[in-house]
Amino acid sequence: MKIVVDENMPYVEPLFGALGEIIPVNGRTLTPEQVQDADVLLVRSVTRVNAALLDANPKLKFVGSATIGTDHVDLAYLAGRGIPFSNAPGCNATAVGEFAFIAMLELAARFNSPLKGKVVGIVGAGNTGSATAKCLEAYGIKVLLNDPIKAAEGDPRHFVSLETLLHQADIISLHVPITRTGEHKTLHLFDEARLMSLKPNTWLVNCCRGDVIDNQALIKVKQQWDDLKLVLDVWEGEPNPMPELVPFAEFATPHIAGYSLEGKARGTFMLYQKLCELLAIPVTKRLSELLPPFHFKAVELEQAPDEKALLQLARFVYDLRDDDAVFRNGFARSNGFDTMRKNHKHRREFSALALAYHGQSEVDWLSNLGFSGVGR
Ligand SMILES: NC(=O)C1=CN([C@@H]2O[C@H](COP(=O)(O)OP(=O)(O)OC[C@H]3O[C@@H](n4cnc5c(N)ncnc54)[C@H](O)[C@@H]3O)[C@@H](O)[C@H]2O)C=CC1
Ligand SMILES: O=C(O)C(=O)[C@H](O)COP(=O)(O)O
Repeated sequence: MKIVVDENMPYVEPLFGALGEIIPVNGRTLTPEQVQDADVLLVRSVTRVNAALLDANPKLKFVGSATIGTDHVDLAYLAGRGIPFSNAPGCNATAVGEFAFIAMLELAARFNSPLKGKVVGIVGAGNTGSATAKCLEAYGIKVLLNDPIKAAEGDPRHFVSLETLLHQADIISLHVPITRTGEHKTLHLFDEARLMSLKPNTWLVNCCRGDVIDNQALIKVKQQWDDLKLVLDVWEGEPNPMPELVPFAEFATPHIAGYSLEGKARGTFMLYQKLCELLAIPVTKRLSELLPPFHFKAVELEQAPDEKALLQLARFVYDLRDDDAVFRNGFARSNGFDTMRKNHKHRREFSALALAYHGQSEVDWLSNLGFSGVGR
């Protein structure tokens, strides 16, 4: 069995090695010739999976994408040909949630304007939006959710309209898929008019898809309103973000919000499980076997952390400033965006860091935030 795999997908060898011959490829430049005799194709978000890529392959048995988003895959085409497809819903939701939360803590520290006491509006209350809300609520932050689709489906959580959210939230975090048609389309959901309607001093975090914000309009608005603070992980026109936009972002990263080691491992593992199911063979590997130990065994807390100490703890796990510095240095280089993604040193999730403390009940919220081993 030939398994053609994006070379940026970790843990392929230990999971799929016994199932067939693994052929690593560059996902961005993958050609129909490279995939024409594949039995299995495993991709990430940068590969357009469609008729142009696959028409020449008569034997494909499975396509997997180790991602949450499926906007790069022509699902109707695969269904029409009867080729089973699976993505990895939720695989990197914790990574995205922690990324957005850490970005807010970083902004708070940079502008000496505490996160505690602010109201955060989350647009899109699925896996990544909910993971962001979980972190914020663990820390005692009021969260407003906007998701008209979930609301209509009868999700029991309390939802507000987008207008209410824009009016009441101090921070807005975007967590919607990119959709280009329909009543709830998200393409340029944040267009010039909506950006202009943001409250003074709003912080806007985008780690879903670049074109949910009209990036040209964002430049225009930022030229007028310096008090709007931006965290941008995703960009219109990836892998070539608009160079004028980058200096306007407080934190700028190359679409790596979901790049935790755990998230990547979960993504590959979910595809392994799916292929085993399709081939009717037992799942013999375990996700926990894949992850290396974290370089800090435990951190001992003298007292329950205040916001500054919480940021220090978060930086033990992931220092967003590092990725931001690398991005500013490298995004404009030829192939810079993809090179940064390929070479990204995948961070860990909060759960990798154990915290030790005498007074358990005072720090229960740190367990809710995701840290492990809190208390002793
Ligand atoms: N930067 C990164 O590294 C990553 C980016 N993503 C992106 O984030 C997106 C969201 O991921 P998940 O939360 O896991 O997806 P999800 O499917 O679990 O949740 C998306 C939510 O958005 C809601 N929604 C759709 N249109 C909406 C609208 N117009 N207004 C408000 N809500 C709307 C849906 O009802 C759904 O509940 C993915 O589709 C992907 O594009 C996902 C993972 C990593
Ligand atoms: O899961 C998604 O959706 C994402 O946006 C991924 O985190 C993007 O990562 P790659 O698949 O492009 O490595």
